[in-house]
Amino acid sequence: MSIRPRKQFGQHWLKSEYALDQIIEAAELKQSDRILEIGPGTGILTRRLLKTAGVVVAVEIDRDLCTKLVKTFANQENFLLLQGDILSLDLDSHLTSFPKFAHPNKVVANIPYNITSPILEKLLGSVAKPAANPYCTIVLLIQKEVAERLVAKPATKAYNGLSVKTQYLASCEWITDVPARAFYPPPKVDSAVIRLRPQPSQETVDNPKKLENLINMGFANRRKMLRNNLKGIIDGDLLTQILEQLEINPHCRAEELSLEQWIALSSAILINHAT
Ligand SMILES: C[S@@+](CC[C@H](N)C(=O)[O-])C[C@H]1O[C@@H](n2cnc3c(N)ncnc32)[C@H](O)[C@@H]1O
Repeated sequence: MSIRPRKQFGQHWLKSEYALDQIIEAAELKQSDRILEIGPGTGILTRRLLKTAGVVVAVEIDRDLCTKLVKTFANQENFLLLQGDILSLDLDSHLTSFPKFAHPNKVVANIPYNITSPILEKLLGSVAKPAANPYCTIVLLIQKEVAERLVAKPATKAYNGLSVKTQYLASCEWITDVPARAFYPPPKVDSAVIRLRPQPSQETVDNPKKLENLINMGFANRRKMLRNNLKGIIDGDLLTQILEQLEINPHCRAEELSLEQWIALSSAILINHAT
């Protein structure tokens, strides 16, 4: 590989054809698709995307890579490269000057692992404020441990606050494992491809901000019972009563509650219950 990877930007070049095939297949690309790729790197995934999708907008932070990418894809009319930080870049306003690339409908990317959570929040929004115009499909290659959390079921080791909050915002599917040896240089951990399909939650939520606070507080200390983690906002006896009404074990821990139970609990705890 001619371009030396930079650690500061989480650069690990994907070299597995199998992983690339899986990413492309999971994205279910069509000619009408407008793709956002985060971190095109040397362009290995970009090349595949350009073959099948309508247009590709790529955001790359590394100036030297951008210089190379511009040369590599000089003749591609369906490719737009933006140099910048995906976390701070205002994509919509940049794309107003390039109507052909405006409003990407899918995200497909092998992202830098150190900024996975902020990227997820940028793409999905938060429980309190979901993204206004969500992407229809998001296919990401991420650290395996995080991928496990995104798809985790209640009462399993991987299930945590990130699981509940992400599953509230999107359906999360496991696509495939990607071992560390599939990259150059190999990262210290294994990876996985996941597919997210953002969706409005099925349940009606009276106050999403309250739900988000409840999940954050509930998972604050994993070893404590939910009742103890929520002491700061609701009296223990009252919470026990509410949990019993919802047919939830009053001695449960946060990781035992399903998304539907978190939503039911949030609705049952009135603001004026707070101590
Ligand atoms: C794991 S590499 C993937 C590169 C390439 N897509 C591949 O699959 O081989 C992550 C890429 O994201 C870029 N990157 C890192 N931080 C970024 C940020 N904040 N905004 C945009 N790109 C970023 C890196 O420079 C690198 O090209």
